[in-house]
This record gives sequence, structure tokens and C-alpha cells, in this order.
Amino acid sequence: MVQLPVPLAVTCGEPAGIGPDLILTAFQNRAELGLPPFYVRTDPAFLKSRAQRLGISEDVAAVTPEEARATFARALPVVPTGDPIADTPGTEDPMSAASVVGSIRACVIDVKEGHASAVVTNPINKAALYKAGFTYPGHTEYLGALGSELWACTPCRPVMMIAGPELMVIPVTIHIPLKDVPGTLTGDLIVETARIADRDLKTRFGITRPRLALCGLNPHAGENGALGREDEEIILPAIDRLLAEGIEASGPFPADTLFHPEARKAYDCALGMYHDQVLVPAKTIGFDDAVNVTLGLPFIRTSPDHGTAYPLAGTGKARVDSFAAALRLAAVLANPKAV
Ligand SMILES: NC(=O)C1=CN([C@@H]2O[C@H](COP(=O)(O)OP(=O)(O)OC[C@H]3O[C@@H](n4cnc5c(N)ncnc54)[C@H](O)[C@@H]3O)[C@@H](O)[C@H]2O)C=CC1
Ligand SMILES: NCC(=O)COP(=O)(O)O
Repeated sequence: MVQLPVPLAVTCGEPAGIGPDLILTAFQNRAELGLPPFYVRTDPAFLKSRAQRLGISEDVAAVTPEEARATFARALPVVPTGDPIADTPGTEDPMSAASVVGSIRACVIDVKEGHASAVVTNPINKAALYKAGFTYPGHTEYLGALGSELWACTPCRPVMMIAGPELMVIPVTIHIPLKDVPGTLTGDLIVETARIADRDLKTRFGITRPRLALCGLNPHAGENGALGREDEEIILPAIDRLLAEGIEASGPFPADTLFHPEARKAYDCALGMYHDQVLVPAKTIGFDDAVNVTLGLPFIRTSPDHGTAYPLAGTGKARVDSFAAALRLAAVLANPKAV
């Protein structure tokens, strides 16, 4: 008998967003999209309601994580979170925050307990969760905390990577206000981030000698200090430290000319000093096929590269490509030998 792979655990994300639509569309087209088996942790009645709204007639089955693998061929396996969720596309319900966060935590526990091979998250509305008392800036930071807690390893240092077929990028600082970036950027932060990138690109992505290109912080990478000193005083010494460790780091490069096709041939992954510096080119070049991957964790986590897209929720207009790519990549990273 052919043994099916261990399924992926998928979070519901913000119920008012497009996450539920993506789950249902992906399941409906699982064969054409070449998707590995997965199950979702949410309220099954809510997903049935969204399916009806979208005109998707696939069965939704309430299961345990152990039953999910065998169910996937006939019905969308859903492990109930216990809390009822209202189906109100585009309008968030403050009551759903606990279920959204609980779904993330439960999926990570599933991996720890061997029920799932990896976690794939759907977009959350960060502001809505902050309002409900969620203290982490985003999934990335929360998953780092869960990794440290559940694996009892030295504190996990999660690193955000947006990976597309044409460009892979990492923001060194992640979800912080732009005004705080210069004060947060230190040599240690850059070196730590690049070490994790180097290690995970080798071990998870099979790149033998990852070439990391580091962006400068200031226009023209500081123009020899005339346009800012961080490039010379923080980033350049960090690159020297990385080179001394045998990590193939280069830069600091002016970010405005690092992302055209010819420049991209010279590196495997670009490290930016702040979120938008590298997420703008990554999403511009690969919005539909790029995947958000968290490096530095003791488990695999991927996610689509986009957000909740409220106006599209419940309309059937959300494109499933990035979510499908996130499912496929999670399965590959969780089981590299199967590829
Ligand atoms: N990983 C996560 O949980 C993420 C969550 N967010 C959250 O999403 C919310 C909305 O953020 P925005 O900046 O508006 O980004 P967004 O990605 O939701 O939307 C940006 C634009 O892309 C379009 N779009 C997004 N996904 C699409 C898809 N699958 N198919 C077709 N069009 C799509 C939207 O309609 C909109 O025009 C925020 O609350 C933010 O916190 C944003 C990024 C990642
Ligand atoms: N813009 C991408 C993003 O912010 C994703 O954040 P996270 O929730 O995956 O940490």
C-alpha cells in the first residue's frame, strides 16, 4: 500500500479575509495544482458556509489530526478549534481573534507531536489581533516564541524570507516603524540574520554556497558617508565579519539598483535593512508565486506572500497561486528527499 505523506497543518488566518477562500479553492483544485495533503484547524461550519458562498461543493469533514491523512482524498479535513466563527467576509469579528491565534499555536503543536509535517499559515489582520491583545508584531515573531517554548531550544531567532523563483529576500529588521530602523540595526543583528540565512539556505534549500547580497541603508549606500554613516560603520564591518566566517556576503549595495535582472544573477538572496526595502521588489517581481518562509525555526513554516485582501473575501476572485506555492514549498522543505 502506498503510504501518503504526513499532511501539512494549515491555519485559517483571519476569517473575514481571503484565507478561507484560498483553502477551499486549493482543495477543490488539489490535483491540478499538485498539492500535498493538508488539513485545516478552524470551525468546520464556518468553512462550509464560506464554501456555499463561493459555490464550492467539496465536502468538509470534521476530523482529528490522525484522521486527516486518509480523509484528504474525499473531503477537506478540518480539525475543529472549538469556537464558532461567523462568516462575514470583509468585516472582522473581534470574537474570532482567540480562534485565529489558537489555530496557529495548535498547528505548531501538531508538528511537534508528529501529526503534521509543517505549518502553512493564512494571512492574519495584524491590527485586529493587536486590538484583541496579541503582543507579537506578526506570525514570524510569534512562531519564534512558539519554537522556543515547545522545542525548549535556545531562543529561536526567526528570520523572514520571501522566496520566489526569480528573487529571494530577507529583511534584517522586520515589523518595526521605519523611524526605529537606524537605531535597531546593529552589526550583531546583521551577522546573526546572515548566519541563519546561510545555514538554512544550505540545509533546507540545498544551495551549497549561498551568495548573500546586503543592501545599504541609505541612498547610494551612504555615498562614502555623505548621505549617512550606517553603511560604512555598521553594515560594512558586519560583512567583513561574515566573510571571516566563510560566509559569502557582499555589499553594502545601493538598494535601488540591486533588483534588476542582471544584478539578480550575482546573488542567491538579498538582505535588506528594513521590511519594504526588499519586500517591495520581491512582491513586485513575484506577487503570485512568491512564498513567505520563516527561517531559524525548529520546524517548517510557509505562507502566501500577501495579506487578507478583504474586498476579495467571499467573492471567488482571490488568486490561489501564492497559497498553492506555499503548500508545495512546505512539503518540499519538510521532506527534501522526496523531491
Ligand atoms: N502573513 C500575513 O499574515 C500577512 C498579513 N497581512 C495583513 O493583511 C492586511 C491587508 O494588507 P494589505 O497591505 O492590504 O495587503 P494585501 O496583500 O491584503 O492586499 C494588497 C493588494 O493585493 C491584492 N491581493 C492580495 N492577495 C491577493 C490574491 N490572493 N489574489 C488577488 N489579489 C490579491 C489585494 O486585493 C490588494 O489590492 C493587513 O491587515 C495586514 O496586516 C499582510 C501581509 C502578510
Ligand atoms: N509583509 C509580509 C508580512 O508582514 C508577513 O508577516 P508574518 O505575519 O508572516 O510575520
